Amino acid sequence: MERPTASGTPLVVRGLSKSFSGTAVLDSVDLNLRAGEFVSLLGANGSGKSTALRCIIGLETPDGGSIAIHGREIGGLHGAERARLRWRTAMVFQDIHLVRRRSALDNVCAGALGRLKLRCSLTPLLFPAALREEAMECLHRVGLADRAAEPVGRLSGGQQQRVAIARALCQRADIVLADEPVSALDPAAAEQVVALLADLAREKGLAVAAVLHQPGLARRHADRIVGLLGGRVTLDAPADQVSEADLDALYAPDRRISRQEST
Ligand SMILES: Nc1ncnc2c1ncn2[C@@H]1O[C@H](COP(=O)(O)OP(=O)(O)OP(=O)(O)O)[C@@H](O)[C@H]1O
Repeated sequence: MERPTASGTPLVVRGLSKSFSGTAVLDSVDLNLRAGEFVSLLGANGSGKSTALRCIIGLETPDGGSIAIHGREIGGLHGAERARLRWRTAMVFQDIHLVRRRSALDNVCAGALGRLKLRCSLTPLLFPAALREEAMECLHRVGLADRAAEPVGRLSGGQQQRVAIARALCQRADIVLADEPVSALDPAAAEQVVALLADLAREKGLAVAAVLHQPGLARRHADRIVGLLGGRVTLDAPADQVSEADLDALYAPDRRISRQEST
């Protein structure tokens, strides 16, 4: 089995498979995420994109295959060691998962709960000053330092998604997986959030993968596009080399077949 060659490939997924009620949803999916790389996952509804990310983050248990984080296969680890490695991966969701009544700063601090001493994590009042400073820096990086004290529920959808990204930074995750992070955002906010994910990959050396339903955004911002069709990876190419025909094959394979047949 292929192993990551160096710290340059923090995530190596091989032969990932998953079925629900006997129906295969992922069929031997391979995925590498390199440090400093922004990958967009594309594919039609139901092609398995979310399930792949959920298996990687540990929200679903795969039926087969391997997931190696920084060269260590997660399936072979247990207890604190497994948890430590898991914390290096953060997930940003479409439906954001922030505590709306809490301030942006408190929400960002929550990214650090996994490494705080228990007594410091019981209430935001006990968060250490150093953590608040780090969270402020994360908010600053996503352009929201001036909204730090505001309850998250008062921020726009795009701003809330940027708070969720700041929380992933405060978690000190070096693998960031985003599942349709911009599906609920208007085009300008979507562009801003996807550009932010791409910038963070390059500037901080994070390995970032985002499920997108906008091929245009993927081509403008991603380094690489990975396409899923019926639970299989059928496309894995540099974003600037992905053609309209490649996208047709991903989203409308039946149309492409009939087009080929008619020519
Ligand atoms: N917990 C589950 N139980 C049963 N079936 C599931 C479960 N989760 C996902 N599925 C099924 O697996 C298939 C793939 O779902 P998944 O959400 O991974 O696709 P997707 O590519 O992310 O789709 P979308 O673009 O619509 O979000 C779908 O047919 C879905 O109904």
